[in-house]
Amino acid sequence: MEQLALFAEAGQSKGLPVEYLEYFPGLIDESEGDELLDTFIREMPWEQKVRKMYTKEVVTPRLTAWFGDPEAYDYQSLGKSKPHSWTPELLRIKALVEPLAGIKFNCVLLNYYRDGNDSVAWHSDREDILGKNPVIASVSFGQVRSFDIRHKDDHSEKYSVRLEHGSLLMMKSGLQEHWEHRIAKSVKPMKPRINLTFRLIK
Ligand SMILES: O=C(O)CCC(=O)C(=O)O
Ligand SMILES: [Fe+2]
Repeated sequence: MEQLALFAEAGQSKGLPVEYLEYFPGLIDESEGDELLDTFIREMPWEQKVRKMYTKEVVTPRLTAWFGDPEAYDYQSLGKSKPHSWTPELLRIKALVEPLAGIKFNCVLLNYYRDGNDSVAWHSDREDILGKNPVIASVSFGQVRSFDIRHKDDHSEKYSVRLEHGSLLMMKSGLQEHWEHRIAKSVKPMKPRINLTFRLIK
């Protein structure tokens, strides 16, 4: 546990594998970011998902909401719920990240970390519907949290990026295949944070 805490506090790692990850601070300025954070907290249709793990029900330790074009796919056959329709705020952010990603996205998953108890465990975003090597654009608002990555074949190869208010983290092709990521829980008091991950369902 102690080692994990140290890792989370290590701050902005030098020598991030830039072929897989690119960080753009200040994509959105502070005052617009403050407004967006407020609007998202108040107006988004937040849900807390419950997953069945064997016989236990596990509550996801954060709130989520998902947006896209509700008519674009038969989401049920893709194993997904129907997304909510794009809002003007989400479309504006989508238009900012697309030129940097070099692709057009067609959905976005929102995560709301209410405090330091909210988190996302080690995982990679590898879903058939995203294709083999997805590019995912991740925009953050509110509390700075550490985004940790570790190599799947060697967990000692790890880095941490502090995702600042209004920043963009581009998760490039290959990251999901070779690396896992997480947002760890924190024992320090943490204010709300919202993260948007723009994705392309193929
Ligand atoms: O909150 C973040 O920065 C990461 C979220 C994430 O990994 C995901 O939604 O798959
Ligand atoms: Fe993820």
